[in-house]
Amino acid sequence: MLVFLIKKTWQRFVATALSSIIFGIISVSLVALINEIINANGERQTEYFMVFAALALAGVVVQLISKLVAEQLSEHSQAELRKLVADKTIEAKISNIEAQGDAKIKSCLTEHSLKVAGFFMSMPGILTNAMIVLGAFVYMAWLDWVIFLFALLTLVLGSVSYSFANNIAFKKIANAAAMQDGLFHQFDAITDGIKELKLNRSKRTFFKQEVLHPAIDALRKERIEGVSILHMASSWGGFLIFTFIGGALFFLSQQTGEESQRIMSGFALLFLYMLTPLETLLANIPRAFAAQASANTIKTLSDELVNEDESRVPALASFERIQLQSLCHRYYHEQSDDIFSLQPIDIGFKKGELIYLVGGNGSGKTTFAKVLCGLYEADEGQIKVDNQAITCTDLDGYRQLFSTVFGDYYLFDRLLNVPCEQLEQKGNALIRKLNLHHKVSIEAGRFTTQRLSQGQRKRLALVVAYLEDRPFYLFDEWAADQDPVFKDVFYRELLPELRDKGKTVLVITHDDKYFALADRLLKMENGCLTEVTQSPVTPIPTLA
Ligand SMILES: Nc1ncnc2c1ncn2[C@@H]1O[C@H](COP(=O)(O)OP(=O)(O)OP(=O)(O)O)[C@@H](O)[C@H]1O
Repeated sequence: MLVFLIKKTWQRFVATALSSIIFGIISVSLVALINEIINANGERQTEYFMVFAALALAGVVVQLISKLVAEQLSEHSQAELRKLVADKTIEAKISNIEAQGDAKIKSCLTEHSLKVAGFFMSMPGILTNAMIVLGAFVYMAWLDWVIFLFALLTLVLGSVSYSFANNIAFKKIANAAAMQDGLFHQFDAITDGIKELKLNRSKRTFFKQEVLHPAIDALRKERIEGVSILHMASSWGGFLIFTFIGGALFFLSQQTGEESQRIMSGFALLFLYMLTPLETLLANIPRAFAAQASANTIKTLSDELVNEDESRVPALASFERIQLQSLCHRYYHEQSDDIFSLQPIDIGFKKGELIYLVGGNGSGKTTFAKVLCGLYEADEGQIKVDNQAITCTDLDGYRQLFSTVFGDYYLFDRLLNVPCEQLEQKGNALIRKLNLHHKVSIEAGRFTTQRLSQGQRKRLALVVAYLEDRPFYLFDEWAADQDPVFKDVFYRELLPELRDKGKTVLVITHDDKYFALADRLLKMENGCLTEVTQSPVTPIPTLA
């Protein structure tokens, strides 16, 4: 995932890395220069001062550049990650998205991408300080190779203990990242379930104390444990540094002469200057690990979201007959280890038919509708449009035949059609026809409000579906939220109008009063679809 991001933002990445490294080199050169100035004589000192001034100025400029570019790098990488997750989700199979769950997807879009971006933000600090420490080591080797070897030994010891601690800490941090996805699910429950929580005090208390708080606390505990291990390792590193400094100073104090004085002051300066960069480096390690855990989570999600093979097939625009042959679809319920299955379905739909589909709750009506319109891929059997079999690569093109309003429809705040004045006029005329004009209209492609009642929102969803002007309309219990007068308008006027325009309309309904208005009546029972030949209601009641 980090490689993907680096590829996407490589110019900024290189600029950040280079400017941070150059700033590190300048910083450590300044320290070496200070030591040389202290120990140099008159003329040479002036020369050094000039170099010092030039380096200091360059340092300020380069540091500013590295910070500015790092900020851009961080924002760009976060934007790239969000686009990646969002696009992958939109392009994935719907069953695949449902299996992942929206909490995990939201968590990747927000917190995980923020953590990865945070790492890029801290990159200048990490690289600059790494360069300072590296430069300090080089200067150390130049001043006294024995102390340099001693420093190297300390570094190896520190690294070994650090990697041991990291292994334990990383598992905890990765575990915390997974727990966070579950927590997002509970955050959704706070807003989505607020009515239920407000109306029932004991439920509210139980939710807070037994569900939400334990989930928050479990995540806190895991994160604290993981990060504490890293901080302990960091303190151990600090201890090693001080041991090294003490040992080096003791070793130097045993030596005499003018040269040893220069070396001693050089080391004193180095140690002082190195401490903060070393500490910053160590402190940044937990953040880097959290970023890596988040990057892994995003990678796992994007790998699991299988892209639909759309292959940019042309959209189907019309049909004479859609034939389903031995079509099957199954849901496996992991928790209860049972399967819901649509029995092999053989049925055909002609252009310009009005079909009602009835059946009990959970009998499989919605599932059938989703397989019919290509949202779910059939596990067995096939769909034929005018005798042409639809393969999985044709599915996206096939779906373009349908316009739907399912029970869990989503109403976007705008039309999402290519902006066009005629379309807006047509939409506003439909809004008037559906008696919504006193509440809402379409302006510049957007609905003026979405603050509508359930029934009104559903009417607006119907407007959106009408504007798509597709050959096959599918309504899943659309009329359930409508008042009796509008129900009548829907069944007696709107549906027959659609049929008369040559549209095929499949209506999932429980409104038996209107069954006789359908051309065909289908019944779903336990996943088994049958055609009801005899019309159950006669005669057709007339509109009052
Ligand atoms: N996304 C899903 N994942 C797994 N199982 C599901 C899913 N959606 C529905 N089911 C299962 O499939 C069965 C049929 O559900 P479906 O929604 O098709 O019924 P329905 O006839 O439309 O019911 P209703 O009249 O209540 O809307 C149910 O037993 C349900 O548990």
